[in-house]
Amino acid sequence: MSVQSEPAVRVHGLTRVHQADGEPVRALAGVDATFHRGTFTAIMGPSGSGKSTLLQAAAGLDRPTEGSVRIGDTELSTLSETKLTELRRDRIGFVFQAFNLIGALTVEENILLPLKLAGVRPDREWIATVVDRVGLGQRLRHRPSALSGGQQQRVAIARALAARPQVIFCDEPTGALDTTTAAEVLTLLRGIVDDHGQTVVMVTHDPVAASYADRVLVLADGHLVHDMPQPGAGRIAEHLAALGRRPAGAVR
Ligand SMILES: Nc1ncnc2c1ncn2[C@@H]1O[C@H](COP(=O)(O)OP(=O)(O)OP(=O)(O)O)[C@@H](O)[C@H]1O
Repeated sequence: MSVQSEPAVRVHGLTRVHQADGEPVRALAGVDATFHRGTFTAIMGPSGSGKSTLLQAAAGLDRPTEGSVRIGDTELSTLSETKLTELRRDRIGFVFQAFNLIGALTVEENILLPLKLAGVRPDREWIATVVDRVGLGQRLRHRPSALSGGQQQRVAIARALAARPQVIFCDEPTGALDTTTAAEVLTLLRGIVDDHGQTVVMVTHDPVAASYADRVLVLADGHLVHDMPQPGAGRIAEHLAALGRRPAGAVR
């Protein structure tokens, strides 16, 4: 089996009902999706369509109301909170819109922090590869406040990669960046998929950001309404615009 045909993450029948002021809100209504190893997927859809809820459930940050999530061969619903925390730590990387770096620590300390907290000895060769890849070799002793937004996001990506996770989940990783800097960060994500066989799943509102992915999933009202090979930013924007014009209740 080639690396790309192996599932890194599978969600099946994924349903999540939140309670808001005592009223149920169905954020996800039975989503099925498989994310193969060595692929880059963008998750898109209108505001409130369930993108972040899908990402959080797939990453084991939130437990679904119904349905299953598998990371590799591990079914998350069978895990205790402790085991789930270990799985997130060892097998999953996260990158958020707000870089979430620790201001009092240097770049290097930020990158190594998750390993340190886990009591895991860093693989120095891999860390050197990661630092080189994100282009921050000259900035390791700097504090995050001395870096640009794009550089800070690159530190966050290096931190996410440090434990060599099976999958990296990104929630609007370029949402706080200008166009040029966003392109650098997206090129970096593309590179870690192509050159290191990483798996990246990224929520984004931006059709240009999604055009760096191999595949685009589109959610609407908690349903998966499109699952397509990445068709280019123009076509992605057309699909999103068409969603705004579809009749109420239609899911395709
Ligand atoms: N903790 C929560 N409590 C109650 N309702 C929630 C909660 N989290 C999400 N929701 C609701 O679930 C639905 C899906 O939210 P979600 O944040 O997944 O959408 P999204 O597509 O990521 O939106 P956005 O693009 O605006 O970030 C929305 O109606 C939202 O209000």
